[in-house]
Amino acid sequence: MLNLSRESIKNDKPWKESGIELPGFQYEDMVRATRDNPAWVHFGAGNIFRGFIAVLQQTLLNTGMADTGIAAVEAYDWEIIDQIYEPFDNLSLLSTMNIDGTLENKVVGSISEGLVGDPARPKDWARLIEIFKKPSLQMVSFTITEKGYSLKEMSGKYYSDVETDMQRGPAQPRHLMSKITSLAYARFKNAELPLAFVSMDNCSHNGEKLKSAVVTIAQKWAENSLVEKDFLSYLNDPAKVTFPWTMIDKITPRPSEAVQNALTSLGFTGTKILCTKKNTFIAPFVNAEGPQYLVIEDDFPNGRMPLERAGVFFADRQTVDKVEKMKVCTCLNPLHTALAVFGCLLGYTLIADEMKDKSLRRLVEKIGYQEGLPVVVDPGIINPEEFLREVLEQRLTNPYIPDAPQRIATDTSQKVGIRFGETIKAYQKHEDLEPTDLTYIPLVIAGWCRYLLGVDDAGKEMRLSPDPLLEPLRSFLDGIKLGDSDSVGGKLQPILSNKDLFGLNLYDVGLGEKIEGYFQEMVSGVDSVRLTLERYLV
Ligand SMILES: NC(=O)c1ccc[n+]([C@@H]2O[C@H](COP(=O)([O-])OP(=O)(O)OC[C@H]3O[C@@H](n4cnc5c(N)ncnc54)[C@H](O)[C@@H]3O)[C@@H](O)[C@H]2O)c1
Ligand SMILES: O=P(O)(O)OC[C@@H](O)[C@@H](O)[C@H](O)[C@H](O)CO
Repeated sequence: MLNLSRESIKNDKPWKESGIELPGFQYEDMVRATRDNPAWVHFGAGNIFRGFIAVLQQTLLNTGMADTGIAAVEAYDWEIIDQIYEPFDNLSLLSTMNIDGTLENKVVGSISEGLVGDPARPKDWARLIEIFKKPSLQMVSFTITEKGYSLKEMSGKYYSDVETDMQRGPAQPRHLMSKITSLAYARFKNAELPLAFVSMDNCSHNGEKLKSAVVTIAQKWAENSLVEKDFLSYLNDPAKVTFPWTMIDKITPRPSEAVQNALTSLGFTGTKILCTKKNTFIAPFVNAEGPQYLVIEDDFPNGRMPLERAGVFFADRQTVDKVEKMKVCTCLNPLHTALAVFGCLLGYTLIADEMKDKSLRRLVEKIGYQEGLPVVVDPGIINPEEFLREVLEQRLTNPYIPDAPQRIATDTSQKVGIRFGETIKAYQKHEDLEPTDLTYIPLVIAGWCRYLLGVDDAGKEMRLSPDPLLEPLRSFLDGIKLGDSDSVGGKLQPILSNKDLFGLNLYDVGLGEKIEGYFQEMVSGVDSVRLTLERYLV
């Protein structure tokens, strides 16, 4: 029986017999070394962290280039620690899904501890403060989803937790960004030790977003005399605190039943897939594709681990920006969002199946090659056209990647600005191009509005993926009826003109009416989404 535990991995024979790679270092030594001299803390203990980021440090540990692991922190969804970390001694199993259908399995053992990041768990919180006071700490990284950095509601008002935190100061923070600010304050009070805060989420200028949230909270605390003004200077001093930008890429779907079955047949136990109350789909194993890219701005005031030896690119900020724009705004994520909304509407549950659908395949090829590539700046370290080709021909089409449009449709409201707004802005600035030249990006935006109706193309009610703005957005569409294009009226206006959503008012660039037109076509009746796609993708 192969169960994930410290004891079980001491006996490598059954694991080897099942073809499962084990960590190539002494797990207990790593835990001990990290306890005394932690160098890396990660917030957001979900799938991409366990399937990609933690494996990078494992590569360094395996080859003796590091002797400490990563302290994983979950500040939002405590069930992840209680049900997936703690019972399995913080170990997980990564199953890499190759395009030929084979699985490569390895136990990931580079996570030294799993902590709940909240003062309501006093022991874990005290340990976190201890870690943040350590001179050895070099990097705090994040995969907390785009919404994890937001301090405000759609109305522009601070969330009530954030308001409370701003009034109360660093002692009992509730929102994750206040917790980070509070921990940074503990480090500031301990000789202003240097540190890098590294967002690895899919948002444009992710470092800037993280810094802005932390500094906003610190500023309020300083204004309310809850911290010294020097704390702000510390956060703004690049010799002491940095917020490097990054680009991260590896399709890491929710745990799949097919992989669960394959692992069970190898004798691996504990493969239960959990959907937490906060909607995280997680299991003791992680399934992911093989291709992976991580580019990090090389700005670490307290030094860093040699992650380039594990395949990470280090570059200057401009290069990260270009490579990130290339992936998030053009060559991967916009295609994913297009497949997500239309996949849900057309009843698909697998991205690879959508790539067999002529219209959808053509749609993403058009968005990538025709509308995106002309405004992409070549970052120099990864060629955009080759990257796009790999995405379209080898990654999205990999039938063994159990990635669902429903997963990718999660939080679309948080992503449309980055995934489409940036290209629209680039068309606005371009000498020879106009936003009104675009067809396929507006079609996807119309498709997203159609998706928000919660009725699929067959006219059946459709369960929508979680999104923090689902209710306010849907309320704008009240009264729109499938089969009645006239019911649309001006109802899309508050959505399409919202600069917070798209980064610009779509009417100001001549796209609002165009999107309304596509939307009307898509609500004209049953099957009208399919017919609209076919009309524009002949
Ligand atoms: N999964 C992928 O393919 C992939 C690839 C590249 C980048 N990413 C980035 O990583 C993020 C997480 O992906 P994942 O696969 O780990 O997802 P996941 O569902 O497995 O985990 C989500 C993590 O985010 C945390 N989180 C969610 N909402 C939060 C909030 N409001 N405040 C604080 N924390 C919150 C959860 O607690 C959990 O730790 C993505 O949103 C994306 O930005 C993911
Ligand atoms: O993770 P999100 O929510 O930002 O976006 C969903 C997917 O597009 C994303 O997770 C991709 O799988 C990933 O960006 C590939 O690197």
